[in-house]
Amino acid sequence: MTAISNVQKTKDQLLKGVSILKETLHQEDVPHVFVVFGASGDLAKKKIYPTLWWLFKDGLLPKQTYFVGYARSDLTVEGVRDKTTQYMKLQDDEKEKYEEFWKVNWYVRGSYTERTDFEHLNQEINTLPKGDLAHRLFYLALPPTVFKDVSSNIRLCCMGHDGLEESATVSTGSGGWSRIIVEKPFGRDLESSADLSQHLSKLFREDQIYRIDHYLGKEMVQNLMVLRFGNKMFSPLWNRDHVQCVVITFKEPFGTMGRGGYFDESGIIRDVMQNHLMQILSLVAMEKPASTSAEDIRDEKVKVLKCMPPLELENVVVGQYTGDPQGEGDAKSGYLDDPTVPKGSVTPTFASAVVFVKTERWDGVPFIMKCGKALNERKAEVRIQFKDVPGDIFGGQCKRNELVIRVQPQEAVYCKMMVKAPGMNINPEESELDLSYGARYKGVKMPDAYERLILDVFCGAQLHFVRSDELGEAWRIFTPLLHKLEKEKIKPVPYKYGSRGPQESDDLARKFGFIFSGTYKWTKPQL
Ligand SMILES: NC(=O)C1=CN([C@@H]2O[C@H](COP(=O)(O)OP(=O)(O)OC[C@H]3O[C@@H](n4cnc5c(N)ncnc54)[C@H](OP(=O)(O)O)[C@@H]3O)[C@@H](O)[C@H]2O)C=CC1
Ligand SMILES: O=C1O[C@H](COP(=O)(O)O)[C@@H](O)[C@H](O)[C@H]1O
Repeated sequence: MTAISNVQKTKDQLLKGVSILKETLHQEDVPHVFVVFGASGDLAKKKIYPTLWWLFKDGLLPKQTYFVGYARSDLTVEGVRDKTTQYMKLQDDEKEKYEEFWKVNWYVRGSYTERTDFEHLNQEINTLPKGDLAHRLFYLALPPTVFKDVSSNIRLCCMGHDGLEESATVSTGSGGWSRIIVEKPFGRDLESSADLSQHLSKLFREDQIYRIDHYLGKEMVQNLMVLRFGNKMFSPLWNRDHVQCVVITFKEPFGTMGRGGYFDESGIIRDVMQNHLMQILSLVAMEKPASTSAEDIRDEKVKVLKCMPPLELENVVVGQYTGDPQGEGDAKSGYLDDPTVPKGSVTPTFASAVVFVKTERWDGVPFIMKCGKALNERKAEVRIQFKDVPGDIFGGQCKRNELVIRVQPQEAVYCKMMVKAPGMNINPEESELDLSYGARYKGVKMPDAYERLILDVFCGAQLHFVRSDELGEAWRIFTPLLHKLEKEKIKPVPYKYGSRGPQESDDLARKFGFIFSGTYKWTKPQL
């Protein structure tokens, strides 16, 4: 089959998948109401409204879907529109559709604490066409300080007709279901997260709660399941007999950029490692689930986490960026130069940590997680480094194989391997099997993570959301370390803005068996 017909086939499959989805969602004559709490805020403006628009314009949402923004600010729909339009990536030929989108938008002003304001919101929803019967989706794009008040008030005043007892995934026909979407942070540690989980579980059933970790909406994170369990060739190698170590990396080339005050409350471990990187780790390490159902997969992920002892400080390096006097713009300023960051803060902007999964498959294999801000590049990847070939006959010329799953940018799966250097010799040379998505799936639209996840909530698909027991286990692993760092005010190692992070991080990876040879050179194929 030619590359072009392959691409066509993939497009056809995608379209088929999307149309099945649309059919399911369009079958019912019940409207859907999507409420954005915190409609005036940054997340709503940059992510949630643009995502709703993209889903709307692609015709992926049920026909009768209404959007209601809710916040304390004295705004109107026009005001929300003015704030969000710059993030909508609007095309010239979409203007008419864009007007249609805003015609199905409403805005309600109210507090997050007063029950009467939520009663008013409920009345407004009820005045929408068949609003009293509508399925209701509540997105909490809000700071954690108001999570509890808002969720209690939703439960008291704004639920659809199905109540708590009936299944939220099956429409009763006489009234709508309700689903609540919660953004991280889900607590600060094991105790506060358990407190929040307990609070939510008193108000909603687990199948009504959608905890977003947007990394679970990324193409290559979702791909891990298929790569691992849809290929025979990887499964015999995916264990402690063959894998030297697994490195899971997140890097951003910019600092906290005036948002340091907010970031300082959490630090990079809570911001990225405890959630995004741990989710990736559990998908890499889990056993094959009994099926692709959400519960079977999440059961396996929880089992992995349960087999991980709490993180030890001796297996961790924390760092904080300093300005680069030679750098340009923001790069000149360090974390502590941000006026919103408390003086002398010891909050890490970089962390690398080695954890172990004590299962028969992985015992002794280091999982090295690295994440940081103000580094040399934007990158998120999983790197599986295999062991050396035993019984070497090439005089030490062979480098370790690596399987790299690049999550972003430019999604790719590549396997670094040795081949005979082409020509009149038998010398081994480093090369690769390279699946670059940009080349293989040219022209295929890769949906944004939030698009996939919000559509999943409409469909009632829980697979790519975090279950409460997963969350508890992840906090169990990180809480002792976080408390120690904070109690003892452990000083992070300084690293320069735009660098690869502290040298100590490379030393840690080396200590646990990762080898960087520095000899591999990739030649980008000519497309
Ligand atoms: N399909 C595609 O698009 C493909 C692209 N490539 C590209 O080729 C380039 C090289 O490939 P790559 O697999 O990264 O190979 P490298 O061998 O160059 O790098 C391997 C790893 O070593 C780490 N590293 C880099 N410098 C050091 C150091 N001084 N000490 C210790 N560790 C270090 C990097 O980690 P860290 O993240 O910490 O810097 C990286 O994870 C990349 O840009 C890659 O994206 C390669 C193959 C296919
Ligand atoms: O959750 C977060 O993720 C973003 C990075 O997301 P990406 O999709 O752009 O990779 C990060 O900047 C932010 O600090 C963190 O809270």
